[in-house]
Amino acid sequence: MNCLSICNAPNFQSWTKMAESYDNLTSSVKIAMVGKYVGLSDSYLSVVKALLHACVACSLRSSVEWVAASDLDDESARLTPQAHATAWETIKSCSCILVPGGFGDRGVPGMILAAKYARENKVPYLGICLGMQISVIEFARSALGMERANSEEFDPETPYPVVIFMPEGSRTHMGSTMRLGSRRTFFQDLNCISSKLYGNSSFVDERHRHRYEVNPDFVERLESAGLKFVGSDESGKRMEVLELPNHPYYIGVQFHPEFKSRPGKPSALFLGLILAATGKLQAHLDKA
Ligand SMILES: NC(=O)CC[C@H](N)C(=O)O
Repeated sequence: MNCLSICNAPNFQSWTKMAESYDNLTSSVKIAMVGKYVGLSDSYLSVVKALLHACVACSLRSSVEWVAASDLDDESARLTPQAHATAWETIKSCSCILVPGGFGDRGVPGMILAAKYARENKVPYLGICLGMQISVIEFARSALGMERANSEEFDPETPYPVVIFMPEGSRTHMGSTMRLGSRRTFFQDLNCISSKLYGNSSFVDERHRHRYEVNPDFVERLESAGLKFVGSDESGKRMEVLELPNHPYYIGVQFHPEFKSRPGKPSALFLGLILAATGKLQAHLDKA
């Protein structure tokens, strides 16, 4: 069969235009990516691509600065002071900070310090899955004085288990203990940055990949100290999105927005991060 005669010639026009305009970009934005596997940048490929999609939408080149979380902590200050100093210099030279997803406790103290730095210095921050759990641990320790607050994943004996194992027990999503795949998040208050970025939507479907979650028993105390949980699942018990009011952009999400980001259709929260990093978020929200 002669397939060529029934196929239209592929139309690469919009791709070519996008690639050409990217090649001509001169300004860039520096993003600190604080993770465990920074030697293996492919581990975070979808996050890197989502950053690229958001940067292109803002006519910027994406400049990802890799920071090994373990270089940021106090132990590194003692044992590898040069690496520690360089890691902090890198963080401070960036316009925003991203803590991506991850498993296991390596690098967690450094990620907590990065989240604290972003919160206190009003540097735009996006915490994805583990990155959201990190911001909850950091906030509980700093704002509520719960010094040993932790996730049960990292310290099963913690007196303040602000992040706990919460299996789903769903009839429709069988399998192991991992909460996987698309789930709906409902925004509690449409007046939050995340809902506005998602086009003033009252809900959003994003993909998940986690076992631990914010402990609902601590939500009230965390909120009374200023953290806002603006999105949750349909039961209202699983916290999906947090924001810090009075901060230019401090957002944590239990889901992985990077998985649905596409060239020409960047993820709303990555776009928000880059807009905030370049001082353009408010203008964007005002237009929406
Ligand atoms: N994908 C992730 O970041 C997972 C976070 C955490 N380790 C959990 O299992 O909940």
